[in-house]
Amino acid sequence: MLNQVYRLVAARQFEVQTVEELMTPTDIVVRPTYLSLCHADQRYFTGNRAQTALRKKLPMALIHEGIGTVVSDPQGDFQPGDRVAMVPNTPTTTNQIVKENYLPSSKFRSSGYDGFMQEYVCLQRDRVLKIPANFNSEMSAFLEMVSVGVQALTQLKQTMDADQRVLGIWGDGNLGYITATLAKTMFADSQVIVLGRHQDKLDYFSFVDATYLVDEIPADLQISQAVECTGGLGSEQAIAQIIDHLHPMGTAILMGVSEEPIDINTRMVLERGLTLQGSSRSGRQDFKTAIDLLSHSDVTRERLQNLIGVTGTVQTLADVTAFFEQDLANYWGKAVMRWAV
Ligand SMILES: NC(=O)C1=CN([C@@H]2O[C@H](COP(=O)(O)OP(=O)(O)OC[C@H]3O[C@@H](n4cnc5c(N)ncnc54)[C@H](OP(=O)(O)O)[C@@H]3O)[C@@H](O)[C@H]2O)C=CC1
Ligand SMILES: O=C(CO)[C@H](O)[C@H](O)COP(=O)(O)O
Ligand SMILES: [Zn+2]
Repeated sequence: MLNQVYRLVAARQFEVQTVEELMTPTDIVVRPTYLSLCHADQRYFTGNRAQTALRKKLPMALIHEGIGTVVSDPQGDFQPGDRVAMVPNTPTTTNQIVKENYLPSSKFRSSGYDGFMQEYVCLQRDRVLKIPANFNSEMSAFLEMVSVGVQALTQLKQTMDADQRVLGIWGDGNLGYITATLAKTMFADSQVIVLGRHQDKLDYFSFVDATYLVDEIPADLQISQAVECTGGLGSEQAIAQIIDHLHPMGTAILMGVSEEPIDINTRMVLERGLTLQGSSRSGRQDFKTAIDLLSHSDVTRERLQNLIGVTGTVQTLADVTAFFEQDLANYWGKAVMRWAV
């Protein structure tokens, strides 16, 4: 099958390329409909990655958050027109111990492999999940980020000690908001506290138990477990504060991506017996858990809908470039484009 793939060829420059798709007889073809932007895409769009990474990965179609409608399923499990979530991680092997999203052999879309900015996306059949009819499409477009939050909180549950009293989430942006929303159901008995840099962003977290500006944290605040959702150099300050406020033997899940290595006060990590655990991306099971969790909780879906920020329809590559620029200037929420290119 010939396909039109919309690839980033250099910073702020997209090009359409025609590609011969090598499909297996069981692959499912999906027409993307709503695509959501991630920080990782913006780092490629703006060229804010090391030259070696850009040389290795471009040209490449961006976007790893999105939904679409099924065009064809050779096995008939899905009907044409079914609305589905697309899982961007594509494993090439299985492993008894290592999860699919941590296997170096897995291919992750929009990080070295073509993302969803395509006319049609051809997916292995276990990379497609049906979206319930009562899910809003724009919210569903960022289900991948919700699945990333599920992965992080699942890892936290597996690693942490028995103290669940107070969960501290550093970061008042998209990932912090999604993680806090999920924490209210996945850690229903815990006090959820969000720590951020902007009061007007923290105001959106009205459903959590407390919020603090990071320069006004009470010295005696004690956190049982922590999640870092900041990124960039902000991660360094956040991890330093987590180390200061985390209870002895607590666990911190780290999710923010930093382009440059950052300093961590390991002396205090040792002294307090802390566990720092990385969490990156997600797999099919996290998508499934996310969809199940949202199906059973109207309030969680409604809270996530409040994260829809910039929206618009894109029909040309000029529209796509303008949409990425609009997102860069946006202060709050996820940018979701209706894909009509
Ligand atoms: N591990 C994974 O799988 C994933 C990781 N990410 C990464 O997570 C990070 C956050 O993404 P996203 O939420 O979309 O980004 P946002 O920019 O929406 O949110 C980050 C927020 O954290 C604030 N912040 C910065 N430093 C601190 C700090 N020390 N303490 C508290 N808050 C702080 C920022 O403020 P200000 O703007 O003023 O700096 C900003 O408001 C990015 O690095 C992204 O790449 C995203 C998706 C998946
Ligand atoms: O956003 C993410 C997952 O949703 C990851 O942070 C992203 O995949 C990291 O990729 P890269 O190494 O290309 O920056
Ligand atoms: Zn992402």
